[in-house]
Amino acid sequence: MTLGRYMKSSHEMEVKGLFRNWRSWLSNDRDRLRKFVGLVNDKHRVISALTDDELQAEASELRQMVQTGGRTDRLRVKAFALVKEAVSRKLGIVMHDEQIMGAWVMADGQVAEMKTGEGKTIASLPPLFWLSLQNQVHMITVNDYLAQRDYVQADKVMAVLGTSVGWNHAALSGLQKKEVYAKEIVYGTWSEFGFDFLRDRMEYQIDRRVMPGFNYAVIDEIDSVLIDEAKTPIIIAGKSRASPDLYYLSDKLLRALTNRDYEVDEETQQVMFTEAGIRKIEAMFMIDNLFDISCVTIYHHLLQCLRARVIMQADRDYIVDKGKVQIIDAFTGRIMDGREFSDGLQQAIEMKENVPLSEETRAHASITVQKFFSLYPFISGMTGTMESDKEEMREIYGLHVFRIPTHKPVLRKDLIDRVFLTKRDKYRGLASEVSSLHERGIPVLVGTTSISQSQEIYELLRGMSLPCQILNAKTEREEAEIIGRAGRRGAITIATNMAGRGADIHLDPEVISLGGLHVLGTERHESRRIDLQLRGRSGRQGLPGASRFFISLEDDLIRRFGGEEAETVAIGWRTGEEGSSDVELVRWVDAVQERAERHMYEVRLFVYRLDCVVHKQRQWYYEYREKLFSLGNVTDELLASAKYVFAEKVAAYCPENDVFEEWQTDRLRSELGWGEPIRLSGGVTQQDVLDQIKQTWEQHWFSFQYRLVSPLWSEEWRLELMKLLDRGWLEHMESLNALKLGIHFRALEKRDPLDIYEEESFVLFQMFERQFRLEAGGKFIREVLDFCNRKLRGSA
Ligand SMILES: Nc1ncnc2c1ncn2[C@@H]1O[C@H](COP(=O)(O)OP(=O)(O)OP(=O)(O)O)[C@@H](O)[C@H]1O
Repeated sequence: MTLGRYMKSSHEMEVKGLFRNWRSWLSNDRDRLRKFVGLVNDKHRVISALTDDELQAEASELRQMVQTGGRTDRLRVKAFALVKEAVSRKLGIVMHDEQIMGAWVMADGQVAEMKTGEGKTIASLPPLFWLSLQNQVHMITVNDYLAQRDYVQADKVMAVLGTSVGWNHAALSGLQKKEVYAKEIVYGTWSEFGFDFLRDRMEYQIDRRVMPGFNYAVIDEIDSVLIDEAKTPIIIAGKSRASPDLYYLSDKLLRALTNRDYEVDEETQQVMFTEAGIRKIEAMFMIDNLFDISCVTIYHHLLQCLRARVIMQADRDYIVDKGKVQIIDAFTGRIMDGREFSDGLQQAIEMKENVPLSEETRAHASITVQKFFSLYPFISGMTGTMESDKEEMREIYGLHVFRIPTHKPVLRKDLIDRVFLTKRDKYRGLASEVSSLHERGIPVLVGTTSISQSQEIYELLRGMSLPCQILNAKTEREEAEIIGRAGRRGAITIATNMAGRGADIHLDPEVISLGGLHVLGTERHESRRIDLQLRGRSGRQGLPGASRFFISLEDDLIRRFGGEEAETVAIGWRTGEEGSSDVELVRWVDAVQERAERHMYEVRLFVYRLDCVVHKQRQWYYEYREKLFSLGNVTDELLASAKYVFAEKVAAYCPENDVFEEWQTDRLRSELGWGEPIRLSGGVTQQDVLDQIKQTWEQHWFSFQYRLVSPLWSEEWRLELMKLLDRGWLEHMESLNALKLGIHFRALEKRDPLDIYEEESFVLFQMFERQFRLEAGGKFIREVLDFCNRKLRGSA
């Protein structure tokens, strides 16, 4: 157990080329793809004449060939043709050539970029089948709704080919999970797979683990999973009681503060107290210095309560439902089941919302999306809207994105934005557009950025006697019906980002002749991709449609990232309330959005780099834990720990640079529980003391081993070591977290915060490792010595 190989290594190196599986993408040009599509179609013509039984027999023969090493393009062509036929038989859909192209790219371990509505769900089936012939595949979706929907469809198709499909979700018991993980293809969200991985690592019995291992992952909406989720790691949390008094006091104090007592950095969404605020707090808590180490807890609670009050908004960041605060995912508009705000923010919000305080979470284990997917030797995926993040995919994940042409030309008209001075003008402009489209019978989808905004617009339109329906996290149960109605003549649907990936709006035939669905966005998102997702609800599968965004200079995006230019634009505003579609102005809005994207990218990179530092430590922890599992017995580990303790204690109480008369041998003996005297005489060295101890120790150990060491004894110690290790790791994670939270406030040191983090987390890790050794070794030594002392007494 040495740390040497986990010593610091530059995080820069980690950032590039995380995955090994991208091959020469240049060779994957369209001509090559078209050639394979032709071969698949030829094979398909032959296969389509087979009976269902013959189809299954072909599939099983193929499986055998692949499993005995055959992975040629010829076999892949056959696998694809079989899926094409199964899709046609079970779903009544003939796969387009473009879908086969996308499928081929995915089977190659790359990313297929296929426009929204092109039928990616079905395009993923051939690579899933092909890869499942070789080993288990995890199909990663962005949410549970899509996991379930796509699993049901895949199960129908794969049944024809004798391939088993499962759906992994939070409601399953350990036993049920094991059954699901026995399937050849498993659907689920990354966080569900991630939680299983973390939980498995924390088990004390190996047969309670559910996940068999990592082979292939195909990721739907790969940019959303790998990029949007990259800001927040998943955390397995244990519970500990929150300190309600401190939250209560902090919250009460904050009510007495004015906005001169704190500052909010709009761009980073960080909060801090001003000098005046700090003085007030110090007076109220009767403390001299809020930044003293003894006030860390108070300061932490105050900051979280301030964040809860000034940054976090109900019906945007969270909802309060039946006395519970639940997180809303900003990218999907959905409730994040089973997740809570961490580091006391959850409790601070509960205090603000006046609902019962939940137990505070203590992170037991956590992992970021980047590190999680680096566990798979192979990943590939698909996306509709990669545009802005291609670089990041290549930089961080080493994945190449291949654009697939659309099956039919895209007929949707993406109209130029209309920019307004105020939010009020914007809403008025939007309402009149909705009303005029509605009069012409054209269905409208209004995309909003939060639940509260969706409600505001709903009220506004209802006030104008326009019939409308609303889709947000609060109406999630009716999602399928709402989407089912959204493509009807004259329908008006107001939705949050829930009307993004997966919302497949079918149009009534008469609507097609009216020009299809019109999508109106009420605000640009921090990422262009999310806007494109919204636009992509219309103009699917070559149908007509239109989209337009309504922007105001009071929008969050402009306020946060528009800088001083936004004020200049507002001052020079010449257009009236009707809004402007001036090309220069819209270009400026584009530039503001790009600034936001860059900022978010930097945040993600920072989180990732911080995690790279911790990852080496986590690897050490997991590997050591695995080693404890796999050892025949743990005696050697215990003896090594005992040796470590002797060396540490002797060095502490018999320091080389002190004369031996100064040595504290009595303390040394009492700390070790050592019965025998330690002989000291002129010329004695530290090594002599150590040798004396070791010699006697070996005799004790010999008699203990002879009498007491058994498989059962070893098992008990295995469990004990794991528990000591886990407890130490938990404390270490908490120290790391505190270090991370404080890192932004270390700007005065004028050093890269990442370097500070790397250095200090390494010191913390050494402390954790040392502490573990001392505890384990100390306990073991005491057990042996106690036995020997009792035996001596007994024989005396
Ligand atoms: N070859 C095909 N022929 C006809 N319809 C198809 C075909 N492939 C898929 N579809 C249908 O097209 C619609 C869109 O499919 P799907 O939702 O998979 O698209 P998508 O590319 O994933 O879109 P988004 O990115 O917006 O979620 C679905 O109703 C699906 O059944």
